[in-house]
Amino acid sequence: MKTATLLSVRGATRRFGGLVAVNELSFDVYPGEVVGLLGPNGSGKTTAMNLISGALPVNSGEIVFNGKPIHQLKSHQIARLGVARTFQLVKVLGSMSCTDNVIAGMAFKPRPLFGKPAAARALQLLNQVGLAEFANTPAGDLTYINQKRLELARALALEPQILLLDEWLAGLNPTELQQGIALIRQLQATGLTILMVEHVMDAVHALCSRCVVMNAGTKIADGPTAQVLKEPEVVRAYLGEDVSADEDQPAEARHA
Ligand SMILES: Nc1ncnc2c1ncn2[C@@H]1O[C@H](COP(=O)(O)OP(=O)(O)OP(=O)(O)O)[C@@H](O)[C@H]1O
Repeated sequence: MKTATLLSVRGATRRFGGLVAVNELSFDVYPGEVVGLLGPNGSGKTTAMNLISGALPVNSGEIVFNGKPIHQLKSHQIARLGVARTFQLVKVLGSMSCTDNVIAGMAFKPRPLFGKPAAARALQLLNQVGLAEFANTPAGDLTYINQKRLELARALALEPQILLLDEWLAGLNPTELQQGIALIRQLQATGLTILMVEHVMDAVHALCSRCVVMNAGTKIADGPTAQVLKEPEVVRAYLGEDVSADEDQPAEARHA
């Protein structure tokens, strides 16, 4: 028997005026998977993440999490059910300490923590993402990668069942990228399910067993990573329509 899906996006559609940013998108994520959500710029990936996390309502279709429809819930209600996310543009509370940033994330937990237990848990999470030494540092004083780590710790403070990462690895140098990949691997090893929008193909190969690929709002592929990245339609979407002679070229050639 197939495992029950953790997240099921079913025919989700989102329009902005005349533009269909996400068009009848359907895919499933199973418990413990790390799934890549890929596609060229403007293909609808962040909008899809916004629909799942409740930051934007769907115009039609449904999103089911743990067997429960969530597409009519508010984002804080969805978070409380166990859906956490990071943002493409890092959003930390700059004047607050790292500890307080993480504690702020706990407000949305199913069983919120306060006082000393909250501070202790925050320190554990900061340690997990490599920020223990910055516990009392204002978040605004952190480097870019450390702000990303902090955002991850804050998302983990929710004790999510699924983590939505929106280009969490973007903008890192090669050493930081390897550290970031290792960190996501550690999370995966704890059984956390992850859906990640990512343009860094080394990371996609290293982390994602499966990828869903979008183009112009529509899903064009869904399958094992290596296989999907060789599909002609995926290669064309990344490289443009004029490269039919290069159909064997993998999609990551775009990033060479
Ligand atoms: N709030 C909005 N209002 C109007 N149009 C929007 C809005 N958000 C996104 N769009 C449009 O929807 C389309 C999909 O955008 P989206 O950000 O989801 O793509 P993406 O695949 O995440 O792109 P990128 O890889 O560049 O982040 C784009 O044409 C974008 O301009």
